[in-house]
Amino acid sequence: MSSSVPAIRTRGLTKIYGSGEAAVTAVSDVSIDIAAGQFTSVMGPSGSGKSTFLHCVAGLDSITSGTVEIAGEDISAMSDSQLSRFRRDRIGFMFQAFNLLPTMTARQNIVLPTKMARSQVDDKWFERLIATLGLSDRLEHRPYELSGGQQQRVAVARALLTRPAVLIADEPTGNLDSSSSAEVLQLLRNAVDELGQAVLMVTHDPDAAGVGDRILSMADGHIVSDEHPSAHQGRRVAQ
Ligand SMILES: Nc1ncnc2c1ncn2[C@@H]1O[C@H](COP(=O)(O)OP(=O)(O)OP(=O)(O)O)[C@@H](O)[C@H]1O
Repeated sequence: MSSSVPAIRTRGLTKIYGSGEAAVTAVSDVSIDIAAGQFTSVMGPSGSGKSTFLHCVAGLDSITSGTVEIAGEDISAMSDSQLSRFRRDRIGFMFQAFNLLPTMTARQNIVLPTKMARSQVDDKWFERLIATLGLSDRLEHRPYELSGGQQQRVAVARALLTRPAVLIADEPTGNLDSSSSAEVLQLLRNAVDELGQAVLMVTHDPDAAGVGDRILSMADGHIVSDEHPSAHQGRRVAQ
């Protein structure tokens, strides 16, 4: 992908749930570019449209009007089957719950979505990812034998295995203690810095948001501020 093509580009992105008097405009006319290699946090009060924005960008929710491009491809114009293939190959997801299968090892959990899609696992990439995430000596463990932070690392590895252009993270540290949270944030930071993904993360935690290169604040479906704090030039997460 050329670096001049943004990882995420929205134009006039609008999502209205329901109709008539019951209509709720959850996201209203959002136009934004997010570069590859940029870590963007999204904050805002409950109900301001953060999750809806994330879901629209990820192609998980249909949009009412506007466009969404991921790595130069207009996902709003894709058919359902094109979109599900594109999502599988180009977009990684991380949620608050790790969603690991308890009877499978870390390795099996990481490769499962790729195997289910009958795609080939890129062994070199797998090794690099595992080394970057510090999971090399935990691959044969099952989730219950791993700490919360390690389980979340497995979820990060699973999300990045297809080399998605974009990693979407909805409150990925919401269930973690502060040291595991810092660990996960550092991993996301590494993914951006070393592996070149764009991360779009919703969080309620200002410290977590501060790990980003950019902080978008939403209110009533609009992006009301777009900050590029200079404080994280060091790019380390406080432990
Ligand atoms: N499926 C739905 N049907 C109708 N309205 C919805 C639906 N999902 C969300 N909404 C409404 O859209 C608005 C934005 O919701 P959204 O979940 O995106 O907010 P949020 O900022 O992520 O909130 P929180 O921080 O509480 O998770 C809210 O008013 C919500 O009630």
